[in-house]
Amino acid sequence: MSNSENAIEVTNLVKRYKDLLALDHFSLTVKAGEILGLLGPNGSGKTTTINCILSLLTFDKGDIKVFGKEMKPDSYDIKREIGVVMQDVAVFDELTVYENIDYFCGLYIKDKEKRRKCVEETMDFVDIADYRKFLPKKLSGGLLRRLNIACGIAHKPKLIFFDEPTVAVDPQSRNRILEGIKRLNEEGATIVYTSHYMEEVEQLCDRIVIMDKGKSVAVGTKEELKKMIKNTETIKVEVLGLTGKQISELRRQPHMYEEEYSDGMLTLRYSGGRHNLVRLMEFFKEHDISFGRVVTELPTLNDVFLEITGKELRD
Ligand SMILES: Nc1ncnc2c1ncn2[C@@H]1O[C@H](COP(=O)(O)OP(=O)(O)OP(=O)(O)O)[C@@H](O)[C@H]1O
Repeated sequence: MSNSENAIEVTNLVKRYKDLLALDHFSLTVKAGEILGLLGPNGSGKTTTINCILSLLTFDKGDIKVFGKEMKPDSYDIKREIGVVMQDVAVFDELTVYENIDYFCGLYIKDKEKRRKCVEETMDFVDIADYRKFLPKKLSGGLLRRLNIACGIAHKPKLIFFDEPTVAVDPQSRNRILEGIKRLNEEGATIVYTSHYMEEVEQLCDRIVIMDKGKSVAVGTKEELKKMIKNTETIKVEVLGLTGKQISELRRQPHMYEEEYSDGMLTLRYSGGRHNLVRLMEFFKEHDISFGRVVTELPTLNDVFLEITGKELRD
């Protein structure tokens, strides 16, 4: 059953590259109007998922619907409504900024006047109009990214895929890209955003799908994902020379379920409890232990990933 509220419905997708199982019964729903984040470590299957949805790759099993219709390689009516911005910049070196955007826009919009308007609006949107006559090789890295984005969105698609658009981008350009994506969404586009940077996904996305080894391991808003795990707080303290006895005493503190101590850094993970830090400070005082920097952290998406898969997102 298809639901018209959904921009994308992927069901039980299986994709093999020879012996490698890249997608293992992967399912995904993207609601119309949302920013959906696909978060997973390198090699978890994010790009493969996108390429299957776009019908650029064949797959072994499963079902893909876009805007309620089955997606096929010749679904040109659907493809016209889709924009794609990939990680690698893909523009023509011999065409100027304007000509590049015009070329990609021209794949979808034949009417010259309409196209001219789209290209102008897009150049304004990514703030590249001052460079319209420049060839790509004359652009800085940040501008080149903006050109790459412009080429993917100039035909005003309803559904836009951003596949790791901020890899190797300086922080200022990264923020501009994220702001631009938010604006596109506010103007009505549904966005699928893939990344292995959890901070970006937290900042940008309405809902998040966490992938690992071709599977969807958790789905929800960031608040929902964080409620799925037992961790509610992590405290890190720089402290030298703790004895084994002190550590086993610490282990008996209420709400604490895991401790690590290495290289002078004590990491304590708690589930519940409102005065964990105060209790810890009291312990240090009682035992006359001096300590350095203290940091307390609320759960992050990395903690969600860690608890579900047993490894760090950044592996
Ligand atoms: N054309 C291919 N031939 C063989 N194996 C492939 C091919 N493309 C991807 N893979 C493998 O499939 C798995 C999933 O790759 P994919 O690129 O989809 O992951 P990803 O999550 O997008 O990773 P990244 O963050 O590095 O882009 C990886 O193990 C990868 O090595």
